[in-house]
Amino acid sequence: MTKRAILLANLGSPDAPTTPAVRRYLNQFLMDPYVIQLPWLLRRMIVSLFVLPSRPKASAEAYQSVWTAEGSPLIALSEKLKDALKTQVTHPVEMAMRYGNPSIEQQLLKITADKSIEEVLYIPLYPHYADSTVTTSIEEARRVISKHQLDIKLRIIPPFYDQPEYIKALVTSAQPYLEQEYDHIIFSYHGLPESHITKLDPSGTHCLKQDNCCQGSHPAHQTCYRHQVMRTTQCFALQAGLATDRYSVAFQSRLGRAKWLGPNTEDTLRELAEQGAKHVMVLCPAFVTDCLETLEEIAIRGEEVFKEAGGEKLTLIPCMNDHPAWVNVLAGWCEH
Ligand SMILES: C=CC1=C(C)c2cc3[nH]c(cc4nc(cc5[nH]c(cc1n2)c(C)c5CCC(=O)O)C(CCC(=O)O)=C4C)c(C)c3C=C
Ligand SMILES: [Fe+2]
Ligand SMILES: [Fe+2]
Repeated sequence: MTKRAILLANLGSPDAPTTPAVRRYLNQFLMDPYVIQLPWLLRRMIVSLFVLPSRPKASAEAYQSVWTAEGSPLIALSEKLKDALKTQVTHPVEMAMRYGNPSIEQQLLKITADKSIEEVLYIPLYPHYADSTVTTSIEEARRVISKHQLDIKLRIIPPFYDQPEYIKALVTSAQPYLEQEYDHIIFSYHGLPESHITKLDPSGTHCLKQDNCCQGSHPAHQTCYRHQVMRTTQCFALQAGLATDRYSVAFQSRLGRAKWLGPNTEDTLRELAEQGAKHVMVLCPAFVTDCLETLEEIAIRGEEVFKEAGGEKLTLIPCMNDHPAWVNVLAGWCEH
């Protein structure tokens, strides 16, 4: 039997919630050509002139507001997920981050120090396809394998946005919240520049060319982040029995001046409050692990926006983190 190891991969955080550490992290992250998809010189100028002078300080303050005794929430919770998975599978399990530490390089070298390992099952922890998350994680693993001539087969778990077991785990982990009284649920997904989607459309004539392009089936949907988040929402709503007028989709974490997917989560929160919603719940299915974008952007800043506009209560439905239902799904993938 093939000797297998498991590598979970997520996005990554700065090493500390300080301005210099966040500057290093943002520089690595935003100089990735899969994230800011411009020629190197233009990317270097934008990052150096418009991002690095002011964003590290503001982001460091945001990180400080959610930092834990174990460090960044994203990393601490990913560690917990890895530890929980270890108890459910017979293979070695490691966890890596695309930016910062522990790096994909460090963890692949650690895994392959055991010369009996023949295959790495690589699980990018993103339900939906995006070059800025999935592709860059895969390319980084391939770069490391080629650089060190590692004698392993890389088997990759693709985006799992509509896999019934993933949807079931997501509904199960959200269930205690769905039983509360609420006015509306926002499915808030990390945003993307629209150009990242249209660029991947093989027909060149489908994606974002009309409002309902993401419904039904089309070859472009294999790499269409917007289609995939809509499908997750639809599958979740069906499984949880949500009425169509009790939920909507919005996109958070916009950066820069390009046109990003909409509607924007903050605008949606404001509008809901103005229409009289008192208790809004926010579920963030693009993240399987709570992080800055859920704990700070939604639970802190989003709540402020909602309350200022007349809302009373915003509840962040936690990500799946190390929920046993999610750990079981991962364990099932690991044993196949
Ligand atoms: C869930 C999938 C994600 C996609 C798609 C994504 C695209 C994307 N992100 C940025 C810029 C930033 N994102 C930041 C934080 C961040 N992003 C994701 C996930 C996705 N990003 C996560 C999980 C996190 C949290 C990291 C943590 O430490 O908790 C940040 C850093 C924080 C900040 O300064 O706001 C930036 C910047 C772009 C430009 C992009 C697509 C082009
Ligand atoms: Fe992001
Ligand atoms: Fe689409």
